[in-house]
Amino acid sequence: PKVLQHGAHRVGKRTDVEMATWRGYGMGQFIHWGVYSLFGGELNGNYYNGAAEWIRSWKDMPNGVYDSAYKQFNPSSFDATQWAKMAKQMGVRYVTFTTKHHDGFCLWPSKYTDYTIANSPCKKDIVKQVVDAYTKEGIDVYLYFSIMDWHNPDWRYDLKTKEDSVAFERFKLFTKKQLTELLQQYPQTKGLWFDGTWDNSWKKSGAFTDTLEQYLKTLHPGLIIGSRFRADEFGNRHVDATGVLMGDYEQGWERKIPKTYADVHGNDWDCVMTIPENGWGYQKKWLGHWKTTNEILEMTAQCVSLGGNFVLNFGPKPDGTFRPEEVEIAKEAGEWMKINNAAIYNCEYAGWEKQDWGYYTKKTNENKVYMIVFNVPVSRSLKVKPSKNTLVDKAYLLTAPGKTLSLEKLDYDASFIQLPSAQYKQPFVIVLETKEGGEKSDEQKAKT
Ligand SMILES: COc1ccc([C@H]2[C@H](O)[C@H](O)[C@H](C)N2C)cc1
Repeated sequence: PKVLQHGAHRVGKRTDVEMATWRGYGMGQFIHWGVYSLFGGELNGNYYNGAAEWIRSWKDMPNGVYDSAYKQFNPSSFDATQWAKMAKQMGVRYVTFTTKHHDGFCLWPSKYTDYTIANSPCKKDIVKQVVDAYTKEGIDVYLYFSIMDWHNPDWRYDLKTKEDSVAFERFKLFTKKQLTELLQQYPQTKGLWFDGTWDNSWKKSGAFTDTLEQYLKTLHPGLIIGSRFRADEFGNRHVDATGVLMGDYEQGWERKIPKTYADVHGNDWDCVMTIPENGWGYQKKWLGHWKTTNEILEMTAQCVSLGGNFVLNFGPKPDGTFRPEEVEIAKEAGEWMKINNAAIYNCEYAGWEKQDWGYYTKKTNENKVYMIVFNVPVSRSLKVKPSKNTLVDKAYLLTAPGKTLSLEKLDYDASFIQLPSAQYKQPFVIVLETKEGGEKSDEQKAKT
């Protein structure tokens, strides 16, 4: 069989320190901000019923109106340090920030187009201010970049004619130059979050995406790029023709979380999530259900318990401030993370049988398993069934390490942890100190 030339060049997880850091983040922030924020999903009193950052594509939006709107982009209250401090207080350890969304407007003064912040009333290098402020707070920065660029006349959805291909060659060079610019101007960047790569033009450029990814990683060693970037020479995205993930982590979990560990196929992954049901840029009206802090904490626990990270999106207003609901969620989530982050940071899939009370996470390189409890049973007895060859040595509330909880042995490999009678109004964490023992797992038996 032919060898795939432009498929994945690595099978399995990256094993370098940059990726180990990424793997341990636990919780991240996404920020979508740009010209679309000016509209907030609304025009002349009518509301666009799609994601607000897509409003340029609305049939009721005259192109001229959108494309001249950047002349009103003047965020008087923008303060990247305030953003970074809010993120720090929330407990996020990485942020992904939109440098250029599908509309093509650049939040940095790119040399390769006039459609940038430099030609708006704002004039500030927004990307630089965000990168510097978050890095100063100790939060790693990743840059979101949309390949699809509705403003660039050389963008093509498909390559049908010679003219299409000639234009798209110019577009690919433009893309390479902008990405080079971003990595050279903002070297603190740890990775690139690509979007807008689903069209045929990109799927027909598999060899180019391979060469470009290798170029970017040479330019910026350690750079982390997810599976939304590449296409192989057959137009496959995310997973190549031989079934191997192309990218440093699975980047497909958008507003959805894997049900079981099997669903992640042994890859690194993160889930990006909106607070409203959909919509990433600022929306004047949040349609439908808005997630509560407890829902967001449960999604975070769920992601970390399955070996991934949870990334929550914020859509700043045109003036550069956040809507009150977002500020409140960041504050409440941060209060919980301040007490319980041991169960989230640098944790991984524990491999224990899931129970109804909540989620297990396991501290990487430590004999500690955490129970993040969301559902206290009326019996107050929490069932625990360690993985094979693992015993629970001691159990205690993370917030009361001196008070060992009673473990009542059930059948051969399960126990009940009896909770003290109390009102449990918040999710809480129980620490299980583990040791080897009990029945040997099949592989352990094989070794002896
Ligand atoms: C075609 O359906 C889409 C395409 C792109 C998106 C974009 C959103 O605008 C946002 O940037 C999200 C991270 N991305 C996947 C969402 C749904």
